[in-house]
Amino acid sequence: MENENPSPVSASGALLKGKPLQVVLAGEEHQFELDEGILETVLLDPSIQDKKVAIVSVAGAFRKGKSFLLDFFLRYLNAKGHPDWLGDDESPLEGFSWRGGSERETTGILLWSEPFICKLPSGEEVVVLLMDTQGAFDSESTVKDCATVFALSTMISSVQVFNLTQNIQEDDLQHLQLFTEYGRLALEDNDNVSKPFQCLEFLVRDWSFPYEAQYGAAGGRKILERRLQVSDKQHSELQQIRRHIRSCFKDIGCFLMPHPGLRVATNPHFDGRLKDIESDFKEQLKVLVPLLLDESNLVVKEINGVEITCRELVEYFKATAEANNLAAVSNAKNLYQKEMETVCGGDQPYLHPDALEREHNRYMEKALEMFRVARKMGGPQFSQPFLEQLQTEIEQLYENFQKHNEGKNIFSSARTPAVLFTVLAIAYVLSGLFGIVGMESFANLMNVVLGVFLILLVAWVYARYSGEYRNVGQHIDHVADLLWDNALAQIYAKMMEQGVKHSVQQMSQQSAKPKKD
Ligand SMILES: Nc1nc2c(ncn2[C@@H]2O[C@H](COP(=O)(O)OP(=O)(O)OP(=O)(O)O)[C@@H](O)[C@H]2O)c(=O)[nH]1
Ligand SMILES: [Mg+2]
Repeated sequence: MENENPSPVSASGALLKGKPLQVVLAGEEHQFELDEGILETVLLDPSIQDKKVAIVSVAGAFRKGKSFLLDFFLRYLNAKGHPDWLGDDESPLEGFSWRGGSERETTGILLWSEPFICKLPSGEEVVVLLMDTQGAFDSESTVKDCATVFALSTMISSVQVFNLTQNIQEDDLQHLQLFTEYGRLALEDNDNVSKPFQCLEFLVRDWSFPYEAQYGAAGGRKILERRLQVSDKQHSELQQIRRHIRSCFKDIGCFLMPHPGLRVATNPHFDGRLKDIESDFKEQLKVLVPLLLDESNLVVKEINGVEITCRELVEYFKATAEANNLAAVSNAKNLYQKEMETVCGGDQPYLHPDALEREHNRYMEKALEMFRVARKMGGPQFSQPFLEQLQTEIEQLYENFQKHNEGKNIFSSARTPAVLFTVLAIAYVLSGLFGIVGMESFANLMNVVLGVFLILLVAWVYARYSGEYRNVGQHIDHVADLLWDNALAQIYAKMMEQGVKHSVQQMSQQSAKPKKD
């Protein structure tokens, strides 16, 4: 069933040109690598590079028939509107490699090499690309791998088919939330006008309750409404997941597929012939595939509400795969936090608010610059909301740093009463001295200073311990700081210097004395 022949004859009789191309490779070290060369050969073909593009991707858990389904998409596109596109009973199903068994098949992200050109109702030609993805939750991938593949394919596609089996379960929604977390950031500053992703189609395979909700889109809508309903009775976490999902996608649909029959699911020799597939399944395929790929239903890929061409898609794909805005935001934020930590972190002493602001401005500029120069997805227009997001996050961090710094100030402000006491003591002594030598006016001046500083001290104590008039307390701190920085600190320093000199002199005199014994 491996697709060894790149040009097999499809069931509808037309030649199935092209082959699957690995555009994103999954490395052994859990890293993903974009093959730019391959991407460019497909998308920069002169016949398509300036045409708008629609990309349909299928993603979800591994071993659930994703590649198998995509091969029917290929048949449909290849038949170019032929009503018998599903083909004859005897042709094996070919295209993206699919197979039975329990071990994973598809890895990374694949694109079909042949772009299909379709005409929109407006008459404009659009290129349709199909994308197959690595199944999630196989035993070799980490959660981050799954999230990366899902997020990447969701960001790049205009329609993401979320392939599920049997039902839409709560854990499916949780995974969807986790995998679309990248979109959340784009959302936050976008006042919800432009949602980060376009269409999401829940595709429930092996639906076994047609008596409850019939196969197809109508039944799907019914189930989807139930699953995504938000009610006050729900736990807030459940409500939040549902809101998040709705807020990420412009359009959400659901389709219920019947079981394809036991031969498809369990026969190791099944090679995709229609004769082995249950007719219910084939009937619904005839509904599902045109629903996604008929010319009137195609969804052109948009970035920030602007439709893009194949050439723009190359740039977008490159930037998305190499580094995304989210990573750039978090790196820049980390830089800011680390730098600020060194100037006013937990073990750093109190910093004057003005100095703190200077440092904040300096490092914010550094972080924003780091974000600006980082390679990001979709150009400046797409990055703008991320940049604003970074700014708000930095402002929040700054607020916390300020509060933290202020907290330290309470301890360091033991300096304030010390300064006030010192001034009081000096004024008291001077007033006495001036009185003795008969300089009454100077003595009175010192008494005024004494009075003023006594009031300041009382006011400061009141403000500090009552918690009221905090700004008065801060002003007094400020005055004390000024006095300390401009006068007392120097006096203390001088005194210390004198003290040190004196003791050094004494020590050297002692050591110079001849020893008695
Ligand atoms: N039960 C069931 N089996 C299906 C369905 N469609 C395809 N299969 C079978 O599922 C098996 C896996 O098909 P693939 O298309 O390779 O699955 P996949 O999701 O691409 O798997 P990975 O590439 O490993 O992620 C094959 O044996 C198919 O015959 C379906 O709707 N229901
Ligand atoms: Mg597959």
